[in-house]
Amino acid sequence: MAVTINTLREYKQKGEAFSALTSYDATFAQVVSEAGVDVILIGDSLGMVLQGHDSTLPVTMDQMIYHVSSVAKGNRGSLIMADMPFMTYGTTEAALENAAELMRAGAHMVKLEGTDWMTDTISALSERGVPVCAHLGLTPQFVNKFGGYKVQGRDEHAAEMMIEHACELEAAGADVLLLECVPAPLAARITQAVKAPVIGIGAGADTDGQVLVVHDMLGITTGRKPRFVKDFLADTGSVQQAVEAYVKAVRDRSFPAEEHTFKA
Ligand SMILES: Nc1nc(=O)c2c([nH]1)NC[C@@H]1CN(c3ccc(C(=O)N[C@@H](CCC(=O)O)C(=O)O)cc3)CN21
Ligand SMILES: CC(C)C(=O)C(=O)O
Ligand SMILES: [Mg+2]
Repeated sequence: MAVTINTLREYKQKGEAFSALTSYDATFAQVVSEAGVDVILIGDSLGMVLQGHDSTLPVTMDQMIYHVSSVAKGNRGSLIMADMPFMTYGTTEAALENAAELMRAGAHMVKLEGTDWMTDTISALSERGVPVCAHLGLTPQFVNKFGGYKVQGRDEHAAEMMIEHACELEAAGADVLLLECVPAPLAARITQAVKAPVIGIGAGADTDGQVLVVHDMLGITTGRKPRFVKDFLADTGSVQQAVEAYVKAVRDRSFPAEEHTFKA
């Protein structure tokens, strides 16, 4: 049975953790979906992982469309989520046009980075049939505003703001939330505060789902390895087995462990 947003809602209701991984091509999409990963993310991380840039900002719509259509061909029933690249949703009009292109290429949902400024855009997408994931916390498209890839929501004011923004984005129509690099207690509070399924990366074990960049969980991170990364290939013999081990570890909540988590 193909995974839909209803499947993710059921997981949240039952308290069962679900898994997500990035894929950028048909072969990885097939391996990942056949291993039982619920959500495949075509992340704009491809700008760093595939293209070698030091940020996600140079990624274009044409490149995303190419990778989404490749992933769609390899997919065997996972939910396909596609990142909207930097400044392709700066206005609602642009967001509608660009989201439509990603959906035509095979995405089932789009992901946007931001806070309360994008509530109207999310409502417009949602009302027109485009499911949206709102990405909060360390939003890599804001790296130049953050001055680096830094944990977000560390002080009480920033934490309160993030909870407020999460609730506003859900009210605007976001079907899924994604929290990146936030202290685990804050991620737990947000996960409880919203009905929408919450996916975490570097957000502790209490979110409804987990996501990683597939290269990272296969141990081929170049440069500095973020704290939230675990190499699942190290203890297994193949890419297939590594992905299966990840699915199982997320399901039984043995991943992420303390060592992968930001406390405060
Ligand atoms: N390979 C890869 N994996 C990713 O998870 C990823 C990408 N690329 N590219 C796009 C963004 C960038 N991401 C990053 C990059 C670095 C850190 C990092 O170095 N974090 C520090 C936290 C520093 C602090 O304490 O504030 C860490 O120790 O993990 C986190 C997320 C996540 N995304
Ligand atoms: C790291 C995940 C959440 C992402 O947005 C990406 O791969 O681009
Ligand atoms: Mg991204």
